[in-house]
Amino acid sequence: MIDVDISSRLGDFSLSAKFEVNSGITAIFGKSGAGKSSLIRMIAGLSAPDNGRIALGERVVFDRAASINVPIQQRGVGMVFQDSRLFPHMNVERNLLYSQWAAGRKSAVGLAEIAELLGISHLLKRRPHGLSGGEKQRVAIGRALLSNPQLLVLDEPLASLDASRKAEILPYLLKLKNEFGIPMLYVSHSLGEIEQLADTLVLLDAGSVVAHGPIAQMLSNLELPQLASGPDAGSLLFATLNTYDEQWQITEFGLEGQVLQLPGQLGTVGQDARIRIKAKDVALARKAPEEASVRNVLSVVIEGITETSGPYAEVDCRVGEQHLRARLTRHSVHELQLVAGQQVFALIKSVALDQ
Ligand SMILES: Nc1ncnc2c1ncn2[C@@H]1O[C@H](COP(=O)(O)OP(=O)(O)OP(=O)(O)O)[C@@H](O)[C@H]1O
Repeated sequence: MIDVDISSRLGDFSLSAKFEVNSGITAIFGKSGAGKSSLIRMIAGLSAPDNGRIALGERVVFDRAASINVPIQQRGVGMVFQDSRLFPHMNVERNLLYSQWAAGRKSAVGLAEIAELLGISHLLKRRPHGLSGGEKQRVAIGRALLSNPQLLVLDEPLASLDASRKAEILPYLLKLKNEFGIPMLYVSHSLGEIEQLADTLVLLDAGSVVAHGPIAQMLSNLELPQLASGPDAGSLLFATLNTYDEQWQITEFGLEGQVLQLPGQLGTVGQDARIRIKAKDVALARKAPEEASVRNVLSVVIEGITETSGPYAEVDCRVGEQHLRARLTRHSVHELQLVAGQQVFALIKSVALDQ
């Protein structure tokens, strides 16, 4: 558990953050200048807030009233920055070992295991200048892990990478979460990254935490325009891989007693999956369509309809216990006479999947 209740002035900027999050990956999300880096610097111990308290698990690492300010080396926080900050004169192996030495404690997991997990075993004797951006970032993550941290803080670790390098690193971050169970604070501007990784989201705006909570709930909250508007806004649904049909090469996922079909072999039976569906890729129909090419049709119940000042309306639908959002024109909502409480069919045109 990370428990933060702090306030601080940085020049003309005021930062005020109060939230409690459990383990897993917590995304710190907000626009440029919202205060994300300032907040995590204070949690890591790189700077001290004017007031308040920070506890990491059972340990109070900062408490202004009690004059507690545990220095960074003793906070047990591993950090990864946008630029990998590797030592150029040391090879990868020595870079990795450095943090263990600097922290003065041995990691619970050995170098070989971490190198294997991050896919960098073959790079140990190389110097950083010959590595790709993605490889450097994996080494930086390994280095942070070898300090045996109780919390890993990643400040926009993928921001300097192109899309294909990003896609290369994301699975490693998921492996870290699943295999090490180490709590992570993950700062990012990118909603796409956060949707794939995070369990919890802390939303910062102009120096204040405006909301925090489980990721799917935050994304479906239409009162948070920072998350709910924009062309990529949508829903995150948790499903399980049911079967793979070899003949048609279609994978079927179970979602609240209904099914979604996606092309290709997308994992193993029983595996959990995150399904991301953009609101603009969902259409609604009063009757189940017949002879349509759209394969994914879910029976849903309309929870609420929010009309914007423009041509669109956001329709919040419930699928079992989960939420699916559709962005329709206000004209369609009017023509179909859609109202809250009504059972309708959601036609899903496109889906992104993360395991
Ligand atoms: N030491 C400081 N003195 C004065 N102002 C500061 C200081 N540190 C940060 N700020 C200001 O605080 C605000 C928040 O900065 P911060 O770097 O935390 O934002 P951010 O959300 O991480 O932004 P970005 O996504 O662009 O990295 C900015 O306006 C910045 O100029």
